[in-house]
Amino acid sequence: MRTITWNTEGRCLTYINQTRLPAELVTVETQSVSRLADGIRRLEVRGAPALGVAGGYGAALSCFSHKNEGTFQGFCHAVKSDAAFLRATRPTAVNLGWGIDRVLQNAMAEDTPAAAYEAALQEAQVIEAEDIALCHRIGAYGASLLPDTCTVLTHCNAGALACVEWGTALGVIRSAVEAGKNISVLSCETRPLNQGSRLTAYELHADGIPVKTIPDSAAAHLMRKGMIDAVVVGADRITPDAVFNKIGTYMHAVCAHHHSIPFYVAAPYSTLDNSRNEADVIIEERVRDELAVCGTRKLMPDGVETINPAFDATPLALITAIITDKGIIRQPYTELAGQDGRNRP
Ligand SMILES: CSC[C@@H](O)[C@@H](O)C(=O)COP(=O)(O)O
Repeated sequence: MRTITWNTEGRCLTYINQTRLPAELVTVETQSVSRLADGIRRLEVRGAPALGVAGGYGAALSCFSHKNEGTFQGFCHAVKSDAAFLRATRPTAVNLGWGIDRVLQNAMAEDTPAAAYEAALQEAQVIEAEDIALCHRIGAYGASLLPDTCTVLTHCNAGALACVEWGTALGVIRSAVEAGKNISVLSCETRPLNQGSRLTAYELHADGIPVKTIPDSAAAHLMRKGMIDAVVVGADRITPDAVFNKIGTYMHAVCAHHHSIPFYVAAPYSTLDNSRNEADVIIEERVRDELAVCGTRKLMPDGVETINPAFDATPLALITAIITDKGIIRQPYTELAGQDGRNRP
């Protein structure tokens, strides 16, 4: 089952509602840009590559909803306004804006709203198909880096659920297993929203790949005990000086460096962004309730504020290699500065 895809019969977008996992596997079907924006904000659909696909389909849905409105100029104006609204839902993951821009560029090259919608939908479907292929390429490159028998630590969810299928970091693990390697995984729970314990553990367990969940704070202890051979994580944005990924990634990189454990980042080329440096990237801040409440239970006294960043930046000096769909990039990472900047206000 694909994490996110186009439902041709229903002429709507369909995606797995990840907030309901692992308790139940349910999908959301929508034709509405504002419903999709709400779903992205709530992390129903999440993970950088899946957000790229969602952005692409969001732009196509916008073209569809405005296709009977006035002039082509008016249509373009309305679609661009939807695009800005969608892009603002999650500022750190570069793929969301990348997917929106790529689809809009195709749509705006047409001269009628109907043709623009067709072009937009077609391009979004190409992005979806490409994502599947590139995850397998990342997997094959990354699998070659892992020893025949090893325990891999991963953080957050960079799996099939963060992409269309297969995954980036978990794609590396899946490809290594497929190649006959004996891999077991330690999945950090990834507080506060538990993408690791809810999603990574769910995916790997379903595939029969040995996985144990650990508290985020246990990683350093287990590295010191020699229980972790490599770390593989995904990325939300890679600038010429840093890798942005789920909060907690930086602390694992520091610990891995201290213990001489290889630290790999797996991500598509579309996550590379040389249009800005670390200091210019907005780190998404999540709401207090995500830390302070669990269901109906209070986890903090009223009146205490939180600092709840969703991502952190890991300097490239701490990263052994970046595994992309075009090959493996290593120190001194000069290719990152050369990548065409594709971003985005
Ligand atoms: C292949 S997904 C890479 C990243 O997007 C992933 O590691 C991550 O940090 C996701 O954060 P999320 O807040 O769940 O969207």
